Parts: sequence; C-alpha cells; structure tokens
Amino acid sequence: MVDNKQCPVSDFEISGIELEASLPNQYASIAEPCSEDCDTKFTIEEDCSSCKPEQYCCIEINNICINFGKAKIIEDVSLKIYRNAVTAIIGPSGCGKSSFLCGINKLTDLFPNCQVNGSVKFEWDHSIYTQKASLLRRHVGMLFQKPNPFPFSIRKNLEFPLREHGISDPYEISVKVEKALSDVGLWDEVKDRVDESALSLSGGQQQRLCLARALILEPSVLLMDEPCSALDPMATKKIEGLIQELSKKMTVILVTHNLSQAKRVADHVALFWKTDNIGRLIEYGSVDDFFGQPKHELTKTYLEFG
Ligand SMILES: Nc1ncnc2c1ncn2[C@@H]1O[C@H](COP(=O)(O)OP(=O)(O)OP(=O)(O)O)[C@@H](O)[C@H]1O
Repeated sequence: MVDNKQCPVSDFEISGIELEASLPNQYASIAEPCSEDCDTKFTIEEDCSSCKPEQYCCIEINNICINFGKAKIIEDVSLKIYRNAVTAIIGPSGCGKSSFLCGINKLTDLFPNCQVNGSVKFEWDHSIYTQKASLLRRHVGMLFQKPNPFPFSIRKNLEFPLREHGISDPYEISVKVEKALSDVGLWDEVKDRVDESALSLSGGQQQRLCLARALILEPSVLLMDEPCSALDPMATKKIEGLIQELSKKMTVILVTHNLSQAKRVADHVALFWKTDNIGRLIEYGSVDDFFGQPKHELTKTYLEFG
C-alpha cells in the first residue's frame, strides 16, 4: 500500500507497485512533483492543495496507434490531458482527430477492422483496455458533430442513459432530467413540451439536448467532436459558453476545425498532421504558447489559415 504521494500531475504509474483501481480524485502513484516549487506530499485520498487543478493529469495517453485494416491512421501519439481543462485537438481533415477521440472511449471497438495499440490511462484506473466499455462510458460522455437525438420524446432521450445504468426511480429521474436540461440552458425553452419528439427541436436545441444526454450521468470527461460544425453562430456561442462552464468541473477534449474557437475556449491545444500518410501529433502546448509562440513549422503554417 502506498502512503505518501507527490503531486499528481505527471505520471501515475510506478512500476513494481500494485495499484488498485480507484475513483476519480484519488490517485495511484506519482513520479514527479507538479512544479519545481511544489514538493507537497499527500495521502491517496487527498489532492495536493498547492497545485492548480488544471495541472493534474486526468488522462495519460502513451504511444497510441490506430489502424483500420492495413491502413495506419495514427501512430505513436502520446500526450497528457489535464483535469478540468479544455484540450482542443486541431489539424487538417483526415489526420485522425476523430479516430483519436474514439480511441479514448473505446468507440473504436465498434469497428471490427479497427486495431488500437498503446495505452490510455485515466486517473481512476490503470488502462481503458481493461475496463468494460459500459463502465468507461459512465465516466466519459461524448458529443458528436451532428446532433443525434433518438427518435423519442425529449424526456425519453434523457431517461434512456439513466435506465441503462440502473436508475429507475421516477422522482430521481425527473430531478436529473430537469437538472440536465437546466445545465445546458434548455429547461426554460422545453419545460412545457418534454413529451414532444426531440426531432421537433431546432438543430441548436437538438445539440444541447444531446449534450444534456451526455451529461446526465455526470461524467468526469466529455469528448466533443466538432460539436458546433452544424450550428449557426448564436447556437455556437451557447455551446462554447457551456464548454467553458463545464470545464470548471470536468475534463473536456474538443476536436475542432475552428482555430478561433480553439483560441477562445481551450486551455491546451494539440495539432495533428498527416505525414507519410499517417496522422501524428506535431505540437502540444498551452493555448498561449501554441498560438503565441508556435515551435513547429507546420504549426506556424497552419495558424496562418486561422
Ligand atoms: N471506419 C473506418 N474504416 C476505415 N477507415 C476509416 C474509418 N474511419 C476513419 N477512417 C479513415 O481514417 C482516417 C482519419 O479519419 P478521421 O475521421 O479520424 O480524421 P479527422 O481528422 O477527424 O477528419 P475530419 O477533420 O475530416 O473529420 C481517414 O483516412 C478515414 O478515411
């Protein structure tokens, strides 16, 4: 059993120590302090109060490679995703951004010809590849490019994930439904029509309903794949506001083609690029460094299009 830990930013794997799967906010093992100034020790139940939450590593991705059949889609991507921060994934079409996102929550399992190698570790467990997909998705919500409400009522769209995860008490369900709709600013717009078809909502409302559906199980991580690409500027502004609000309490990974959006909402930015026909991570850094002092020539070139 491990008694003392240092700050949880860099690495929560210590070889030779058997770690039990733990809940979010409990840490396994730590190799480095969070900053040069911080050498705080803490027990497994505690966070380091000297560190800023955004310095905690929530997901550690090491050498992930994704193939569809014989085609290599992304190769050797390693990066740390920080907790309660927005990480934007940008890059030209076809460089593997969506595939990368799907690799994080095992949606890649749904494609029989897809093979994923490498490791993806969440702060609450060793590796997603040892977790059941249903358990993983309890903690990791996802929002897609096009709104995809089920062809049911607004209420049933939100009840569905709750019932799937064993929540059947009508009072608890109605409280959660109202809260999820309120969290995405939709409650006042739809409270008199929750039993109408979700398909009767506008595109922007449908996307917010899908966001409410992704949030209703209170995930720790939210994956968003170009969530505003089908929306008008006003609906986009609402979603961007929600992303910033949500990132105070959850970790957000946002795939976007919109460089201005990445600059507006992200704390960290990663540029993917296809070289030798394979998607790779080119540059990753804080939003200020990425846009203010890009290091890689491809980043400089790409930012000229922004
Ligand atoms: N199910 C699949 N089967 C085979 N190849 C696929 C599959 N899904 C994606 N690909 C291929 O993987 C590559 C990367 O696609 P992906 O959608 O991940 O890129 P992207 O960067 O998100 O693109 P975009 O910005 O256009 O959405 C593409 O060449 C695509 O054809």
